[in-house]
Amino acid sequence: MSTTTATDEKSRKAPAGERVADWADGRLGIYSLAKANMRKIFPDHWSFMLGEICLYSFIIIILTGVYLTLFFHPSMNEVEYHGSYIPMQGVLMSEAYASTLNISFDIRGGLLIRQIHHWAALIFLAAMMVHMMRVFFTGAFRKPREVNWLFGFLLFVLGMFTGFTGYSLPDDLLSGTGVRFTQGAILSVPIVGTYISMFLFGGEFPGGDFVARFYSVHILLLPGIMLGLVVAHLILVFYHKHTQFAGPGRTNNNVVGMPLLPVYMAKAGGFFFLVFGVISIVAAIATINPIWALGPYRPDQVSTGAQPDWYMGAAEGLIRVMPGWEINFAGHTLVLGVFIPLLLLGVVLGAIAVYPFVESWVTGDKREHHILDRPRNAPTRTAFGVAWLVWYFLLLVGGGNDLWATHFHLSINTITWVVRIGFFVAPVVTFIITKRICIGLQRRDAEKVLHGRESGIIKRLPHGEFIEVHTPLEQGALHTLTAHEQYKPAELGPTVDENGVERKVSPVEKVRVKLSKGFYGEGNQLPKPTAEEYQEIQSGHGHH
Ligand code: HEM
Ligand code: HEM
Repeated sequence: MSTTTATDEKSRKAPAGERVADWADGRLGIYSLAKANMRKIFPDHWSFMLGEICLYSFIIIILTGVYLTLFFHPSMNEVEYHGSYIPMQGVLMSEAYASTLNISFDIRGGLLIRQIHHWAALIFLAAMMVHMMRVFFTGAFRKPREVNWLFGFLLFVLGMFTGFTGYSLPDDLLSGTGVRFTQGAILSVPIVGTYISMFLFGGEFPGGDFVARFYSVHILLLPGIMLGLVVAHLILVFYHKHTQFAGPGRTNNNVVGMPLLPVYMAKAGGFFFLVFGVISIVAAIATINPIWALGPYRPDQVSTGAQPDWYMGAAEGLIRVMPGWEINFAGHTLVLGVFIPLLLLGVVLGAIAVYPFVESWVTGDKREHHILDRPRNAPTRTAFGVAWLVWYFLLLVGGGNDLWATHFHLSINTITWVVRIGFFVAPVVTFIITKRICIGLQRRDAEKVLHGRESGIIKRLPHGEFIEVHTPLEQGALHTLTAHEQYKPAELGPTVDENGVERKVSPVEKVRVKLSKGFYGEGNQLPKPTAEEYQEIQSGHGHH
């Protein structure tokens, strides 16, 4: 038996790295935390990168935003400009506008950082939208991820408003026009509109306060809430584990993929720099928001071709294409032409938020789902999504009706009318077409499963008939194409019980059954090939 002395311990000193790790572990308990999580498995699919693009562009926004705060003056005090941009010499403007000109022309790297901040914001919201579409079309919002969908939804809405408050800060003619537009929308709210406007702007518009107020909201309040939500969102992704597409060996109870460390950490690190690089290149070569070309804001002027950033375009479109209705009610003017679009925006956003809950109510599906749907296998959901997207992009066109008119030499009234009619017609038409395409794709899948892939090789049989040789699918592909579940629509059930007593069916239940038929009833999904059909064809009958 040997005894260990303190001197022995010292002579067998662990390497420095291990000692630092031990020190930290003793105080923070990171070893067990890391051990439990660092080998966590993540499945692989290109579309899972979209969430990462959201994350990285958000980080880039924060980094560049901090730099901007060092030089931006959130004040509406009037100053005379004497910076290096000659055409504005001596012009009276707010300090906010003057400092943004300084950031652009006199601060080292200022213009590039401003451009990166703005481009990253545009890309951040676009990435969120596409990420949301990925989650929607694959059914990744189903139980247990409904709350995470809500967190994501909040991030999207807050992102829109953070962007709006951001591009309103420089106090140039364009941003001032946007703020004026928003104030008009606030004023249209019956009873409280005027009060809210007075409260927000500290009196009559524009007043002398709004830049300072928007500034705190923009750099502190909204990004603070968003940061908390992003952390919660990622914790939930971790906790629920990531969903995966169907494939050999993948079940609702396992995750097949690569470990977080080292594989995903390395990939994620690289991808961050790729996103940063691409945004920087775009920011370096494509001018965004050249405030010096627009001039300072003056409430009596409007710049031509005034456009909000793209994510506010649909809201603007709603108001632009709405007829300018105005009624007088009990001595008060109600500006329905603005208020109705505002309500509609709220309803549409609300519908996105609650969609996961509505779908699970309609389908009566309360189980957990970790295997993703292929969009074609959920035709009604897919059709809803596409109809919404078409409607959204149509409104974007409405929001830029003047630009479309000048760029394509069209009449602005024609565009407005096309958007008005399309507003009602386009979603219905796209819904029907998308559903049919999905069913067509299901039919093609079934065809492939039963008869194999068309090989392009044409053979002539001894009796003269020409046939195309089909190559049977390998087992993995067969599994992938047939793994999806097929649901039965909800039934009303007997309306009379065994004793002949009539059961009252509530109108809500009737609606649910109707909707459920819309999701899974006849004509909404194609029965997938059964094992027997496959056996029969493979055993020779009808096999080419
Ligand atoms: C700041 C914005 C956001 C960030 C940083 C973010 C980040 C992420 C990341 C990194 C993932 C895992 C990888 C992936 O599936 O792409 C993820 C998953 C998810 N995100 Fe987001 N996201 C954001 C916004 C949204 C939005 C707007 C929605 C929907 C309204 C949403 C809903 C979800 C859901 C439900 C999952 C789980 C998906 C699954 O397991 O398949 N997220 N998010
Ligand atoms: C989701 C988060 C954010 C979005 C979408 C966003 C978006 C924007 C946009 C579009 C602008 C106008 C840029 C321009 O002049 O063309 C802006 C300005 C600004 N942002 Fe942000 N921002 C975000 C977060 C932040 C944060 C966290 C900070 C600071 C810590 C910040 C600081 C600023 C400052 C100081 C300005 C005014 C300077 C300027 O206009 O160049 N932003 N922001």
